[in-house]
Amino acid sequence: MQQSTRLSFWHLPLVFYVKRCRSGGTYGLLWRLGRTQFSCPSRVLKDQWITNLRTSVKTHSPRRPNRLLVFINPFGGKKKGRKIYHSLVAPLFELAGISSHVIVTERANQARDHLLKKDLIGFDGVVCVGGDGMFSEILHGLIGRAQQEAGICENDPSVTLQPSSLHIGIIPAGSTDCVCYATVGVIDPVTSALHIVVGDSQPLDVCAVHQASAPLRYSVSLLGYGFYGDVLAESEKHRWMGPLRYDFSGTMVYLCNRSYAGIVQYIPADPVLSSPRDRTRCLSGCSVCSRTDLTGTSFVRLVCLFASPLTFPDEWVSVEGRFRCVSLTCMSCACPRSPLGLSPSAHLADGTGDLILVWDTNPLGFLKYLYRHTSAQDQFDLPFVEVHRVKAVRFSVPSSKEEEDCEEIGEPNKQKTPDSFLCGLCCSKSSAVSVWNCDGEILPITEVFCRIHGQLLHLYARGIEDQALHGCSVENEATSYIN
Ligand SMILES: Nc1ncnc2c1ncn2[C@@H]1O[C@H](COP(=O)(O)OP(=O)(O)OP(=O)(O)O)[C@@H](O)[C@H]1O
Ligand SMILES: CCCCCCCCCCCCC/C=C/[C@@H](O)[C@H](CO)NC(=O)CCCCC
Ligand SMILES: [Ca+2]
Repeated sequence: MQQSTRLSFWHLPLVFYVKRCRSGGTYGLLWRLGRTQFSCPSRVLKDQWITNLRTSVKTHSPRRPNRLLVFINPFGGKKKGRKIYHSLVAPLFELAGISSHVIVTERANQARDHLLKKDLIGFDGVVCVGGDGMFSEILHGLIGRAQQEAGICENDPSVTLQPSSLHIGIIPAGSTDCVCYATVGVIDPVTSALHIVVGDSQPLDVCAVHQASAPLRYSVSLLGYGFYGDVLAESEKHRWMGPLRYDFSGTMVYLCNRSYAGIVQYIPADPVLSSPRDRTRCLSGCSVCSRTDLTGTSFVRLVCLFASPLTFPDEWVSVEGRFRCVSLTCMSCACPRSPLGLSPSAHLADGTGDLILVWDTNPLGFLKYLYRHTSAQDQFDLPFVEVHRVKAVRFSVPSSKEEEDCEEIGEPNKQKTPDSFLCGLCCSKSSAVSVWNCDGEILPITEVFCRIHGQLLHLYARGIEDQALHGCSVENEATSYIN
């Protein structure tokens, strides 16, 4: 950090650092700003200390940002984004000598459009103050920009996408804040701000979702069809409830007791490297993620990823039936609602995603599955649940079902609108197809082709810290702000 001009007691230099404190959960540590005042016998010695400390900070954290572009969504979560940034985050950036250009958004997609079109020279990173939806805007802007600059056609599922050179910092101010929780382990603006200040770096896998008749989308947390698609579609009607809208809509959709026909095809990842049921957790310094070979995709394998499953039947596994939900996630998807997440052993940066197939079952069975997300009980240890670690997924609906649905709504080939989802309770019609929930955004289509791109993004984070390794109040991360 930089030298202050506020205090001038040259013989009493003040050093700021990060101290860790236990959070309420099993994993994840809160970071707080600590300070220590030294007394120094001479100005010369004090100057030596400061020079040495600054050099060592620069050497050990070369990615500390100097200039950041900050986007605040004033309407995310409980609408406290502005307050959170100005009262908790801005003072820390100032103390660290980080200059920031702040944009409070006035419309959806403003941040995405800015990142796609405006001059970004001089910025080391982008800070997102909001929830998963706001983060999604920023990731679309930055990935799109990186492909534009590299002359890459991002719609082509066979190309290797270029990672963005800008890091993203997330200050949680949304409703679910899944990306923050799954990469830091706590929802705490001060902790996240300090990870930005020290210039932490956490790579992140990104799933590219290709659709035949709609633009390419990216997902890092949940790409879900069936239950999670319906919950999102229903929750959009109740945005005024704030974060509670998900609990309300979750209950309503559960009571509707829906299942959907689908064909799921996937390419399994190498089972020797890891498994979604190996009961490990991706924690800070994860050895599975650090072994990830991003260059090793062979030509044949790449061809298989975008060729029809019929062309390479050995690579693709295909299943068909009725599902309560089909979920694909590149990370655990841990969040306050589900502290271990949808797939507790998923890895943030191993180049794979976890595909969770929940086959149709009775209402009590499905409730058991959902309930297990809130505890440490294994949600995959149920006869109607399967999980696979995958590189690519295709989903389609048996053609008879799509036709049936179009007949029901009376307009040939028209996609379903979210309003027609609830059956029984709110409307009399049942729908043969659901929608996709792509990181909190509705994709009103059924057929998708998904490919996981390993480590396409970098966050100012370091993964979830293990409390057992760090203990409580370990005061060991010098942020080094010196007077
Ligand atoms: N000024 C704005 N007015 C309206 N919508 C906005 C504005 N700025 C951003 N948005 C949109 O609001 C949506 C939701 O925002 P955000 O993700 O911050 O909150 P949330 O939905 O409450 O939280 P979560 O995504 O964690 O559930 C985003 O998709 C974003 O595109
Ligand atoms: C009987 C108890 C039942 C409890 C059920 C708990 C199940 C919780 C699983 C939560 C998984 C969240 C995955 C993250 C998804 C985000 O990209 C997205 C945008 O923020 N949030 C939702 O779609 C919000 C999804 C909300 C679903 C309820
Ligand atoms: Ca992954």
